[in-house]
Amino acid sequence: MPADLPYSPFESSSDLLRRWRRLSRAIARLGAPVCTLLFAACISAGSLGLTALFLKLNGASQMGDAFWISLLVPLPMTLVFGGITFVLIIALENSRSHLDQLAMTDALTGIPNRRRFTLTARREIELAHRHHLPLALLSLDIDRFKLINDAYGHAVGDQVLVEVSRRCRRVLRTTDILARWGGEEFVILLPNTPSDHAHQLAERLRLAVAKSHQLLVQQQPVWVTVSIGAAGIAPGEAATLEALLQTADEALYHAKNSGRDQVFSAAWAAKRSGARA
Ligand SMILES: Nc1nc2c(ncn2[C@@H]2O[C@H](COP(=O)(O)OP(=O)(O)OP(=O)(O)O)[C@@H](O)[C@H]2O)c(=O)[nH]1
Repeated sequence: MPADLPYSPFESSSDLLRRWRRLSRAIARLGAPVCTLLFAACISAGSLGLTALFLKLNGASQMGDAFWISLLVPLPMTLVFGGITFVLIIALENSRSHLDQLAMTDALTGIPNRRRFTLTARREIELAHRHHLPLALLSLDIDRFKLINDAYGHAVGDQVLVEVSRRCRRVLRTTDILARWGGEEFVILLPNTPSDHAHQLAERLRLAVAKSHQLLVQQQPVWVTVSIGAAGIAPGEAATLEALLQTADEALYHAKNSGRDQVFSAAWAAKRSGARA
């Protein structure tokens, strides 16, 4: 698994965009009504000061004039500018959550990207440990993807990635987390899933992709298979995401070396060799 190939649309974005997101996050923390009130207070104070200056320079003839002018000038200004600020802050907040969503999603397949997977998986692993639940992680890699790109072109390769993620999603539960790790590699976190169930599920994923060994992409038949490595933690067992990824990766490497188009499960293999001994 290439550890140095993160995929995020924001890793290449400009500093300006990052600053914009930071500013909008700070505003969001305060909330639109508080920001608007603060802004309106500044506008009121400013326009009151200007009105007072105007009155002083022009020498208001009567106290009544001074009272009405100081009330009528700042009030509409505050309302207009306060309203504009409120609308702008709401628009800013919407664009911020849209940007956050983009930063966590793989642009090609629409599934979570590596960053989102890492955040969610760490939390799920901690929860599994705290509640004594099993958990499994699958590392899925398209076989000989380079040949697909070379034979059909990059656009078809991209469509294959989309179709593989779609097929996987159809097999998985809504609580399972499928993400694109990078390139032609996907990772799947299976909360509350013992290792033998994870192995069976991985087999179903493999068959779902290889079903009739044919994917129709842009009206062209493309033969696709995947290899899957599985790793798991037993109830109460402590593990880090890095350790799980490494074990799943080693299992994937084994599946590739054993001929591809197969599942290799670290826990399942250990159990089998234990039973044989
Ligand atoms: N179309 C397309 N290709 C990609 C993308 N990301 C990575 N690739 C290609 O995926 C290929 C991966 O090739 P390899 O790492 O050699 O692996 P492989 O050909 O799948 O071989 P095995 O994994 O050993 O079965 C490379 O040619 C990359 O250019 C992408 O987003 N779209």
